[in-house]
Amino acid sequence: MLKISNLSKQYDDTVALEDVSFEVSNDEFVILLGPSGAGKSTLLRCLNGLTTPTSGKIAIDGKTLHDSRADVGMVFQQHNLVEDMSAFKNALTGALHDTPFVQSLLGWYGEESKAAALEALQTVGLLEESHQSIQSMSGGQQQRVGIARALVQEPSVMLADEPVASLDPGSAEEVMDCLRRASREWNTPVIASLHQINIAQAFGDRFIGLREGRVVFDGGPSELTTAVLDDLYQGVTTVTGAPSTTPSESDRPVTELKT
Ligand SMILES: Nc1ncnc2c1ncn2[C@@H]1O[C@H](COP(=O)(O)OP(=O)(O)OP(=O)(O)O)[C@@H](O)[C@H]1O
Repeated sequence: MLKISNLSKQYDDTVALEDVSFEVSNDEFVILLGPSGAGKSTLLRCLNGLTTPTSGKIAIDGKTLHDSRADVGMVFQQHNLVEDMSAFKNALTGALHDTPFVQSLLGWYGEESKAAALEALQTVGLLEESHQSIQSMSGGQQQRVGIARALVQEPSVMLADEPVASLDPGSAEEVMDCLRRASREWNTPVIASLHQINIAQAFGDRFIGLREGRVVFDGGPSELTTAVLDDLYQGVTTVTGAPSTTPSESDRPVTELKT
């Protein structure tokens, strides 16, 4: 269980987060929603230790998060994978924290780490492509290898900042499905920020709406109504609906945000 208590972050005159509190259970996939500048990235940065909160606490199973760097698995928008290495070897680098330095330089990983890498590639649906090089994979597949690498790290919490921002709708849905499976099959809380509301609605277990640094909504898919979204994105028109399942439909824009 991840517990965020009274988290605040101030940058000079800007209050980026104000008194944010919520809990996430281990098999939950939570999506952060909110307009630009609402504080989503700041919250994720506080969770992954890149930003120090002004006040508040973050704990996992009662222990302060960030006791170890391996506590947090991060899925990056730009993958950060080694292009000329296979999907398997990239996933394996998630086990670096568990591998003595010299052994990792020589590429010697334990059998347990190798099994974890294969299991993670299975979770993201890329077991058969495990020996394919990253550079020969699509953007969506690369993002899924990034998720597998984060899983091999066996993190206490997995975070993803705009994980599907640069993907076509079909690939975006596959990546979101992998994140949801990661939380369920690896019993890890997953928190992602997203601008595509219809994709969020189709895959999230729960949604936390931020506006001006405060939590203004916390609920499940059935509670995330048009009225809630209108209130959350004040002054911004949103187009919602289930994501497409056919290739032709999937070409349409998934979310339209008009300021
Ligand atoms: N390093 C920083 N220095 C000063 N102000 C910052 C810094 N990082 C974020 N902010 C401010 O904090 C507020 C929250 O920003 P944040 O990036 O967390 O919002 P966001 O919801 O992630 O927005 P977006 O959806 O556009 O990424 C904004 O007003 C932003 O200008």
